[in-house]
Amino acid sequence: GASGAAGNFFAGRQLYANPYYASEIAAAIPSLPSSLKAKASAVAKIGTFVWLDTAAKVPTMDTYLADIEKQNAAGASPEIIGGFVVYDLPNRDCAALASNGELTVANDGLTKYKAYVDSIAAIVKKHSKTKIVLLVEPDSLGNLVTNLGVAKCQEAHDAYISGVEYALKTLNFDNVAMYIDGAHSGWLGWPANIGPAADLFASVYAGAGKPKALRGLVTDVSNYNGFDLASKPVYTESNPNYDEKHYINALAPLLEAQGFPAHFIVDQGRSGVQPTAQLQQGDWCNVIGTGFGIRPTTNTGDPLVDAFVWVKPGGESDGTSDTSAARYDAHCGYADALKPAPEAGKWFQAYFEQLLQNANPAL
Ligand SMILES: O=[N+]([O-])c1ccc(O[C@@H]2O[C@H](CO)[C@@H](O[C@@H]3O[C@H](CO)[C@@H](O[C@@H]4O[C@H](CO)[C@@H](O)[C@H](O)[C@H]4O)[C@H](O)[C@H]3O)[C@H](O)[C@H]2O)cc1
Ligand SMILES: [Mg+2]
Repeated sequence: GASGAAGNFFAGRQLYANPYYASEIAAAIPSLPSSLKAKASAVAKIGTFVWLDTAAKVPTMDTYLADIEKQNAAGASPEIIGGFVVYDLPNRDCAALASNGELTVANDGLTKYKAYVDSIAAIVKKHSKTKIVLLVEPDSLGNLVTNLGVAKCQEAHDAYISGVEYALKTLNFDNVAMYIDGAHSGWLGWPANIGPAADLFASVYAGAGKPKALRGLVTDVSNYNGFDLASKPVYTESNPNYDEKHYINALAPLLEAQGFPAHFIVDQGRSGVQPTAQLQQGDWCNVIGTGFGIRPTTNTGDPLVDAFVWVKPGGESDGTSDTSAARYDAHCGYADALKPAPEAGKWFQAYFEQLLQNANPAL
């Protein structure tokens, strides 16, 4: 199974370069300074994950998988695999405002969510010969560990658990490797949080029937943390798990002890500049001074870590800075948040230029 013998889908393969993201970049290039144009073209060729953040986007998965099959049949080498983010839980992003989604618990969201998952399963079944990596619900379980004091998270508790377990059971195919969201070192890595986090992850793994397609966890999605830092950033305060390597190596044994032999992948898409310019570890919105990070690779130097990946598409906003907007979250108004910023997911040209300029390794 993917958590054992099936192993690391990324080994000897390449992740599909998301055409949606490539089209956003193509549209951005004309207004870039000439010094950044070639760098932008290089980014468009890098494999990144496609975010299925509305039910209406699910059909694009069928198109992309057909394109992957066409390229593989034509002899693509290494073999191309698809990468998608399952991201449509009711009361999504419950502790923040910026990335709230189309479904709510109050409006029969769990039923609608299951239909969304079923539509993904139908497409996966249709493409049984193509290897597919699915990242399941960023910011969901993490919020159940630290934010049950937030009304929308409290209300979402059962739906998040049922929804994630349903997704894990329903998407448990031989050609799939799933990673559930493990938040990041600055969130669940805190000693007070890591134990409860391990308990929750292990309980969901068991609750979903220990699906063989569940390979482990993805960490640092839409965040900026380094993997293996030479020194401890000031903003990590007293957290001994001050980078993703520390977090993963502290979490893995706790999961193993509860019967969940997890492997990990780590988002490094916006982690090129370390330490970051974050004023506080919890600052997550459009952080200034960041750069594209380590290019996707399986050369991680850690047997627990299958790959470094780019999950959050660099250049898409984390949230609007318009204080009058319905989804305005104060984090996007902080001094370390680049402004003016468009709504979450919308193209943020100045941010894209920042990431290109500060990329490390250089583009
Ligand atoms: O030493 N002590 O005494 C002590 C006491 C208390 C401590 O408390 C810890 O402080 C941490 C740091 O603030 C908190 O971590 C933050 O939690 C936020 C959610 O609440 C996360 O926000 C999400 O970020 C996502 C992108 O990553 C966005 O996509 C998403 O929209 C957005 O909602 C931040 O990343 C994450 O850094 C912990 O919860 C908290 O338990 C810690 C130490
Ligand atoms: Mg977000």
